[in-house]
Amino acid sequence: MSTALAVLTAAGSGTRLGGDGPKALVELAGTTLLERSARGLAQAGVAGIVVTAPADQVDTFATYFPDGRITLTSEQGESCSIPVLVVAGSSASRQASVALGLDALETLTETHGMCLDASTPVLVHDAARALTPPDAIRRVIAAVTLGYNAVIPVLPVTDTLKQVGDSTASAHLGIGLRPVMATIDRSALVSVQTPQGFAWSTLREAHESARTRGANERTAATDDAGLVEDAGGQVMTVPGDLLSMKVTTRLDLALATLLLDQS
Ligand SMILES: C[C@](O)(CO)[C@H](O)COP(=O)(O)O
Repeated sequence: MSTALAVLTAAGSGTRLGGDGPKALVELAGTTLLERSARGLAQAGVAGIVVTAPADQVDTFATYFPDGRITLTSEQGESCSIPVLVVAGSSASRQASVALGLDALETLTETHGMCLDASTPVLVHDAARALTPPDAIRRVIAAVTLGYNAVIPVLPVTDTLKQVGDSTASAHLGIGLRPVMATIDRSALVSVQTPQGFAWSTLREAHESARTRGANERTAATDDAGLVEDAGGQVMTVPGDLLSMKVTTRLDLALATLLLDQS
């Protein structure tokens, strides 16, 4: 059995967070989302990480990992470190970024003499989910290690969900109004988080299959599990965690800061 590895997607912009720099470099209580999420993976036992950065920020992102490593120091003062390779992601789609990250994972493992075989658990994680507890990450790794080839953390949906039709503009209100077409039964629905975990061969083949089908940025899947589904594979779910929230808006950032203050 081999240890888990991870691709950390960090190529997104921080526009919705109100900044003009990359989202992963936004700070949460003085520490970037990038460092927090990479540290969480290392704490969960991941043995090596590839970070996909915005193409013009690779050198900057690499400065957060001196000597190409992230170091954890225990309360007793003992430290250990794992390798981190920062590569350019794609601005076209998340799917394209992850594909570049998977190529780089082969480089990382070759460079450091690490195992990357068909059953190696490989996680794909969003840097924006910076507060993900190590236990939530370990649950995904454990399920993949047990032999489930594609595993995603999920939470129940709590809002009522409606399907809506096309928008009609209202000159009076200055907004578009959309008619409700149906109310969706939410009992069988879940919202999906990361890290998503896969046996290496399952993830590699799912991306290859998408490439062969010619999936492009318009049709790109919004998560990697979707590619496994498209390729006919079975995806399993494990319980996610409210703390694995995606920090996307300023409200998310404020909430995450509050949560950190309380922990
Ligand atoms: C993968 C994901 O986090 C699952 O909810 C989500 O789809 C990522 O979306 P993003 O727009 O790439 O942040």
